Amino acid sequence: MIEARSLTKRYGAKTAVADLTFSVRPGVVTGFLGPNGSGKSTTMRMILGLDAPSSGCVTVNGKRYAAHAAPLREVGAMLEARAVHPGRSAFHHLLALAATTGIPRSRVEEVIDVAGLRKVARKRVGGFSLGMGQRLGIATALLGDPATVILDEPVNGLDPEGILWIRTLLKSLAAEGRTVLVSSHLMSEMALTAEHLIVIGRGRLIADAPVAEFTRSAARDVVFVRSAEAARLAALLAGPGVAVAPGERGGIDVTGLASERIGRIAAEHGIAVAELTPRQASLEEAFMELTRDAVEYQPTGRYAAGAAQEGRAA
Ligand SMILES: Nc1ncnc2c1ncn2[C@@H]1O[C@H](COP(=O)(O)OP(=O)(O)OP(=O)(O)O)[C@@H](O)[C@H]1O
Repeated sequence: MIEARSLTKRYGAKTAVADLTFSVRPGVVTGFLGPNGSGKSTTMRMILGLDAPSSGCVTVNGKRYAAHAAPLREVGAMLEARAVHPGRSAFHHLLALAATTGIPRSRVEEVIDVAGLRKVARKRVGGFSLGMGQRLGIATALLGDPATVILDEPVNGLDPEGILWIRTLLKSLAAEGRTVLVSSHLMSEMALTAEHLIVIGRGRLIADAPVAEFTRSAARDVVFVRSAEAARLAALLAGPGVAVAPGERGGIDVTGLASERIGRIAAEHGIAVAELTPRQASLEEAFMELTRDAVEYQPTGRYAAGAAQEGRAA
């Protein structure tokens, strides 16, 4: 269990993490999401005692990270995958770490197999691909057989097979009763991997909820409607809390009305409907919706998201 209480980190005038309170429970994969610069890495660094909070505190299984007698056995983490001596082999990197922390050589062999590194274990790490580096980072995190696993962007640079491997691995680690906290920019991946989400924006907590609840509450579902009389139907549907926007293939996207109600209104006015499709918001859409005001690096101008569409509509 990871518990953050009013966790705050300031760098001079910049507040990177602001009054964060959350718990990461064992037994489920918890996704840690937020736009660039929202404070995810800073939070993870504070959990691991690499940065001191300006105020507030964070504990792992009831103690600060540094207060654990054998932290590597308690918490396994991967923050920067490439923090390894390039001239060393993966095997020797892991062996050296194991030797200094009282972990048996047999465990080194085990994590090499778990991470799928057997074929390259004796090769110099300097020649590793990004994906191999990630696998070594994860092997290192698991070396102490820790009850808590913290991974910053573990799927970065992995191919589809590697991504599937991570997904399966994280779920099995959680199923074994471990606490698993994983940050990612890939919302679609988090939707498949995580059961619970903690979302931050500009260092503040935006959501702390199960994935399904987050998606339901954040973005309103849209109904796509196609009809030769779309404009007339749009006018009939208009009302408080209802938004109608142009959709694909001449159709309209309706938010704020159930498909049954739209169908009934169309029928009452003799409007033939060619297509009526409820679309559930994806995690990605929910995330964009929730963090819209919390994006640190906002592009503007012709290449900004939505600019092309606006240009077309004008
Ligand atoms: N050592 C530091 N000194 C000053 N500012 C910092 C420092 N470390 C982080 N920051 C700032 O704190 C904010 C949060 O940064 P952080 O790296 O934690 O975000 P992040 O969510 O991990 O971002 P990303 O997704 O881009 O990795 C950013 O605005 C960053 O510029």
